[in-house]
Amino acid sequence: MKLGRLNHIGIAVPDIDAAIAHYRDVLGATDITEPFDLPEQGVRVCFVNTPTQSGPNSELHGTQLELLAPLDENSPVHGFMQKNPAGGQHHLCFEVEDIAEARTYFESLGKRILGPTRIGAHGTPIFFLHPKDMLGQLTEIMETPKEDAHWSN
Ligand SMILES: CC[C@@H](C(=O)O)C(=O)SCCNC(=O)CCNC(=O)[C@H](O)C(C)(C)COP(=O)(O)OP(=O)(O)OC[C@H]1O[C@@H](n2cnc3c(N)ncnc32)[C@H](O)[C@@H]1OP(=O)(O)O
Ligand SMILES: [Co+2]
Repeated sequence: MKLGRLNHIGIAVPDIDAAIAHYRDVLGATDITEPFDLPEQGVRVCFVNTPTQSGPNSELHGTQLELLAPLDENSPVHGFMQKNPAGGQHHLCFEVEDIAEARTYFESLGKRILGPTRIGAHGTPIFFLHPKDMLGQLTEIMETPKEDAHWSN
């Protein structure tokens, strides 16, 4: 398996509108999407896009921050918020070329996979790896959107 781009950093927040105001007014973010509910993932979500930088020999893609608020007590973010009421860094999401191959690879290493592969907020398949098997870091694995697949060339 080949590690792809860092697609996003998930940040759990207690109030998504207050978090948007913070990123806009305190940190100066200029590209923040409208929040929307993802009931099948148990979260309300929006994205803070950091700028893309172009240079003479490379193009560096800005990483997204994914702001997450639990929709209810059944949300996978609910327990985290109980322990971290002010919110905090929740997960890292890395891209892979082939989600099925990646799942088989992590299974072969004995890593615990949390639930089925499903479609994530970016419209491609995702799965999660247990933080206790990943140096304490909840890790999301996401198949690269086909239009972005040039990172692997
Ligand atoms: C927006 C959609 C999508 C996308 O497309 O990007 C998303 O990102 S959705 C994001 C939300 N979804 C998920 O997180 C799904 C996977 N997560 C889970 O299944 C659970 O959250 C969990 C990781 C199993 C944790 O469940 P929980 O019930 O809260 O806690 P446990 O008691 O089972 O926790 C065990 C252990 O792990 C520690 N922990 C929990 N969460 C994290 C975390 N985010 N980062 C690091 N460590 C975490 C927890 O503290 C426990 O440790 P101990 O206290 O030492 O036992
Ligand atoms: Co995510």
